[in-house]
Amino acid sequence: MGLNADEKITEGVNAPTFVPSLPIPNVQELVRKDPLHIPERYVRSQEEMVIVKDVSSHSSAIPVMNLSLISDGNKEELSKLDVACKDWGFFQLVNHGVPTQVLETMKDAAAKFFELPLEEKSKYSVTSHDIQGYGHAYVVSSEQILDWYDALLLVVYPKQYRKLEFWPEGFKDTIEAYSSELKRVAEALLGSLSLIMGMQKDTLLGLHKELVQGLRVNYYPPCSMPDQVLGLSPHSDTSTITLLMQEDNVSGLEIQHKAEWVPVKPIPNALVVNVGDVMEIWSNGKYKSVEHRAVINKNKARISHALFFFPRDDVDVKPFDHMIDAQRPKMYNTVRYGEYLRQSMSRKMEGKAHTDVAMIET
Ligand SMILES: O=C(O)CCC(=O)C(=O)O
Ligand SMILES: [Fe+2]
Repeated sequence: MGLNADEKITEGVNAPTFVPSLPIPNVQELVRKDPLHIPERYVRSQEEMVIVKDVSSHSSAIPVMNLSLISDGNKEELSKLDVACKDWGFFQLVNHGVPTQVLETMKDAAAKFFELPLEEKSKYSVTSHDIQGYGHAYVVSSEQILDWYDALLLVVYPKQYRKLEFWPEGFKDTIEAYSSELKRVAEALLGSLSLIMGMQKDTLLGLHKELVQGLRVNYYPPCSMPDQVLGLSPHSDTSTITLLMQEDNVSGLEIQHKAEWVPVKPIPNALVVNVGDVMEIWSNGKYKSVEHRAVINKNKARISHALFFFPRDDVDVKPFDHMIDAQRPKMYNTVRYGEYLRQSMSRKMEGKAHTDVAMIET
């Protein structure tokens, strides 16, 4: 026997810690042992399971943006970016310059990791005092309805925040290559977002003090009754922006748009980008951190790779003065980012409930 997870040596001594989750069963293992049984703790009410209507027309309306044009300062594309962040909070990004091979290698390595026997994966299990590793997040009470997923959670940048003992053997170089390529994409997007907000190109990046980058690889096992469970509860991301890679042939991500759940149909090699809470606050609500969720398939497992980009703990986040005017009075108080993030993690994922702490009551 090796060390148990709680006794592992921590390399990232200066790494911040995050709010741990209560221990819950491994979902992949539940399904392996008894594919037809769904424990009570996962079953949702009918109201929560609103069926998606008119899938095709809405899904194809989600904006598709071209990073090469955005980065060249193409006026039309920048104005499309503004509309996408305002009206959708989500878009798909093509021409991002990330080699297909880097994306494919990440997908293959993740699939291999989740295929390992539980005993092997458990070498990287989250501990009872932090969030990094293989396990779950946002589970805070024994009453709460659980989501149908297992995940690998890692802080990848800045490097001194890494806890390498949770990076699976044989997966490290792949995670490194993927994370550094997508960091470049995120920085380019932050540059263009600064411009469309009427600021210098480097403003948003600078405001992070340190661009922190968290990776969450979600594994959603199939479920014999997919209309009774959710892969991920509705939530908005606490990030500034999130970049998500989906699989080409398995869908599951749905976003709120005009009071309906709209599926985000995968476009091969595209990245899904969404505005997070920090952008919503900085823009004083002009850009929306939109609620989204993951639904489950009956026969196919699904893996998604989310990279969250967010500020250092000591950054105070508040609406920019120039985004406040008579039409758009100040909507948010100042929040200390580290506190904001941790309060969100100490509750279950529940739509936009965690953003209320920042809202000015009217
Ligand atoms: O699996 C997905 O498509 C969504 C993942 C997500 O929203 C998250 O990890 O925050
Ligand atoms: Fe999310």
